[in-house]
Amino acid sequence: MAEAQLSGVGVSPGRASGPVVRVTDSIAEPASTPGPEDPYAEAELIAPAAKKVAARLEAMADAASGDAAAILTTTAAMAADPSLVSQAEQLVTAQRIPAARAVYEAAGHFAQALANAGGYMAERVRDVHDVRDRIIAEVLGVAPPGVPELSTPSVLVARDLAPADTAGLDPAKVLALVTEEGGPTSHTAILARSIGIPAVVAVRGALSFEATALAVDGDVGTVESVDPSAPVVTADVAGAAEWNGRGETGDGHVVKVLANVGSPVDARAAADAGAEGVGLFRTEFCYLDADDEPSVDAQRAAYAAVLEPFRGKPVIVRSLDAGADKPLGFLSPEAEPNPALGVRGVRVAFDRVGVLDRQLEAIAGATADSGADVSVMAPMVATAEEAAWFADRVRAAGIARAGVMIEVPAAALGAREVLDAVDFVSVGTNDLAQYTFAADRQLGAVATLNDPWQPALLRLIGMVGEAAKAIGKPAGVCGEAASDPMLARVLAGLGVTSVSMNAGSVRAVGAALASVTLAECERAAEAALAAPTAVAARAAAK
Ligand SMILES: C=C(OP(=O)(O)O)C(=O)O
Ligand SMILES: [Mg+2]
Repeated sequence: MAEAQLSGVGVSPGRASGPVVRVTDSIAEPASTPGPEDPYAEAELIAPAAKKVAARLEAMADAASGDAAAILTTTAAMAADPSLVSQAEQLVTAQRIPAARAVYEAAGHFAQALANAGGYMAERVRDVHDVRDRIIAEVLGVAPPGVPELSTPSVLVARDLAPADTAGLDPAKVLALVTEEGGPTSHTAILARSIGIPAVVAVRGALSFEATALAVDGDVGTVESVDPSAPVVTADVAGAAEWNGRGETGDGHVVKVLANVGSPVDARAAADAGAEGVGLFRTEFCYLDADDEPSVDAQRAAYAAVLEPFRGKPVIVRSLDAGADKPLGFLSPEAEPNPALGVRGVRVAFDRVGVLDRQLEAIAGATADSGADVSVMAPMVATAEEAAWFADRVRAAGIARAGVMIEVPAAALGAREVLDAVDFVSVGTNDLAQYTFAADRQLGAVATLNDPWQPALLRLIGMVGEAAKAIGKPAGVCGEAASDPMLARVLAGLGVTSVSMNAGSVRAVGAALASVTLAECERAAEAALAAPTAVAARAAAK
């Protein structure tokens, strides 16, 4: 029986329910006061906590494979390291500080020593911090930070998740995602859709909502408390829409139906769903955890693994889109007050040309290895000069076609000049919405402004569609707007020549386009453009 309800923005469809697991943000630095009454008893808390953490990490290592298993084995060994425990114990008794603080300080000494050693050792500092936080959480009796190991299928509730956390989620264990922050185009939302679990973001009060089991409706955006003894409900997989696999309207106007991918698993799912190619390969998703720039050979192999299912088919590879919501360890900019407006996307490459050139070399190699028909595009381009600069580098690398994303309003307004400089463009509606509405795509409080049905956003896309038609070059849409079947028809009516989306939406979008004529798409587009609000645009298009 439902007892109470919260609402937010549904960003990944489906309904599921089950027990709740809350994701702890981070462990705050423990205070050094008040000192323990009995320092010897306090010191005895540390060894059993470290032992439990080591055992848990070992069990996780046993269940994992490949790199993940190796990393977990190393971290388990750190947790089991007797010198960390004895140093912390001595700090408690000598300085009369709480056990949690002593673990924090002892781990700090270890981390410093590793950092001083440099190279591979320095890369382990992050692992020491992870072990430290896990032991402190155990000592304090609170949940460890990050996504916990799930023993049964559960609904995850978090403030927000880092892209790397979401990428590592096991869809067999995570029934649904609920976050307090995030909007329809945040990476939590995109990744939830790509693994096919219901998600609701921008749910105020989700973390403090008292419920041991939740029902999540990713279609309408509600979260309600349910009877914890009720059976777990897994999201129903939407019935596969009937689609003949050709991206075109019912009267034969071609609108290619492509997929967004970030890994070999995504690429396989996209090919299985019948995608005609890839409209956006987010290469940065391969390196969310990397501290160092991967070698050309390593990049070549990683990209070829993603391209492999698309031999002979079109694939648009995007150069690294680092910064703001997708920080990459090896491309961190100086601290910036407004990272979304700072050095991100192609702007990183202006100062780090070598990184771009090495990536292009790897992409050219992966193209040869895979036989895919590869084009390359840049993210976050604002002007025609930037587009021309990028196209020159792509062509110098021997890659057939160069394009840019239109995700900054200036690039949409200058679409004609941008198109003059490149072979194609692709509209990134997620960022284009964020920059048009001055509404952070990661922030729950402004999520409704990032609704892709906002008429102002549609008008900008219409300008790009018209410029592309006039010059006779392709203009795709690869933002999340493309995954809404009704909106995909509007995009076709606005002159867009391809739509690219998560694998789960490919058939529904293909079928939606096939069931209408181009003239009907154009009428829907006109109606949506003339609407005063996003809600009215949706209704008018229908
Ligand atoms: C497709 C886009 O790129 P990303 O979501 O990776 O920023 C976009 O901004 O719409
Ligand atoms: Mg973008």
